[in-house]
Amino acid sequence: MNEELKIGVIGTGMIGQDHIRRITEVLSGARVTAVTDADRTRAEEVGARRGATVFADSASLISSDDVDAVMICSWGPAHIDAVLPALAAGKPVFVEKPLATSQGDCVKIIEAEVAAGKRLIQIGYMRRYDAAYAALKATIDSGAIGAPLMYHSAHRNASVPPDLYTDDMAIADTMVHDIDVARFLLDEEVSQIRVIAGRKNSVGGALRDPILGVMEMSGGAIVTVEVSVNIGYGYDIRGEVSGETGTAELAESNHVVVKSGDGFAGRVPADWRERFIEAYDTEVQDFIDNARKGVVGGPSAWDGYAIQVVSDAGIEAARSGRAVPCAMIEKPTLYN
Ligand SMILES: NC(=O)C1=CN([C@@H]2O[C@H](COP(=O)(O)OP(=O)(O)OC[C@H]3O[C@@H](n4cnc5c(N)ncnc54)[C@H](O)[C@@H]3O)[C@@H](O)[C@H]2O)C=CC1
Ligand SMILES: O=C1[C@@H](O)[C@H](O)[C@@H](O)[C@H](O)[C@H]1O
Repeated sequence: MNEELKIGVIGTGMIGQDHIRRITEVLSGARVTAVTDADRTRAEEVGARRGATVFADSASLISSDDVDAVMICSWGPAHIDAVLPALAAGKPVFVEKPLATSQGDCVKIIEAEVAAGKRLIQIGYMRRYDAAYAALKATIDSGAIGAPLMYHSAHRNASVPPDLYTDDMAIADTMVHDIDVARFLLDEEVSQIRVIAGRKNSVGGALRDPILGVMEMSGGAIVTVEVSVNIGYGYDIRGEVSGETGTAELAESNHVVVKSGDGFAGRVPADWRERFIEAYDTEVQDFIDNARKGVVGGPSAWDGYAIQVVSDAGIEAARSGRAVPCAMIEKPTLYN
């Protein structure tokens, strides 16, 4: 395709507006031609500011001739209602995480994509596009630290809205990124998970915070994930792989370290938009470049399904205090 890719965006909230900004101001090869949101006023405001046509609903946006590809940034439970019609229309879909909010819905999406006979879905698990995570994976794959034995992940948010954020969201909304990264780094599926919580952070009220997920991978490696969502000082993401002959960890992400009479210091990112700004740019540019060539790459519907299985098991494990196995359907060859 020589012309620019025409993208229709469903959901013009926080991340929808951020992706529209990057497509419009930062990236190349695409423009946002259409928007819709359950909050019509919000869609009108964004559409007017960005010169995009406002559609009444996702069905009319998806079927528009002015939309070559669909970007879904609505709330998780609404994703399936846009993903399935976009697949039926044969249009490439970028869907923010999660793919859907139940294993049954993820399977329906997988079946529809397999029936279409080619990959059409990329999920917004952007950490795979982050330069630091990519370097960590390259280090493991090079054999420099020997066989990976353990991966330790820490996912710390400055704060969460106390009236909206629940115990389950620490797994289904936050830990899902670490589950994705563990599978990506180690090239293994998760076979079981347990979740424990100790002393609570007094800032979070009744919230179980922090929690620790412990996952056994199919090849025997162990993964630990700390999720803390009220650390106050910023957005702090860590990852370290311990191998047979060495260790490798994510470096600090700030570009500058200041040394002065007070010691040495660097900025802690405020939130995920700051920490992963380049990763989001790279993932969306990849979606655009691929869609213009008629293909789709990046995290797949299979990844979305596998993460949902582990997320569901994690929620059950947190409630029961027991280790919960992660049983999955057979992987269709489309995703090999
Ligand atoms: N990859 C990442 O790091 C991040 C991903 N996300 C994901 O992005 C999605 C959106 O999150 P936010 O932008 O933070 O939420 P938000 O609440 O700021 O925006 C969501 C928007 O979707 C609209 N919406 C809800 N249902 C809809 C429907 N059926 N049709 C059309 N519009 C609908 C809402 O009115 C709202 O404007 C979520 O799935 C979330 O998990 C969010 C933050 C970071
Ligand atoms: O996806 C995201 C949010 O929805 C979630 O709430 C945060 O914990 C994550 O760090 C962010 O990347």
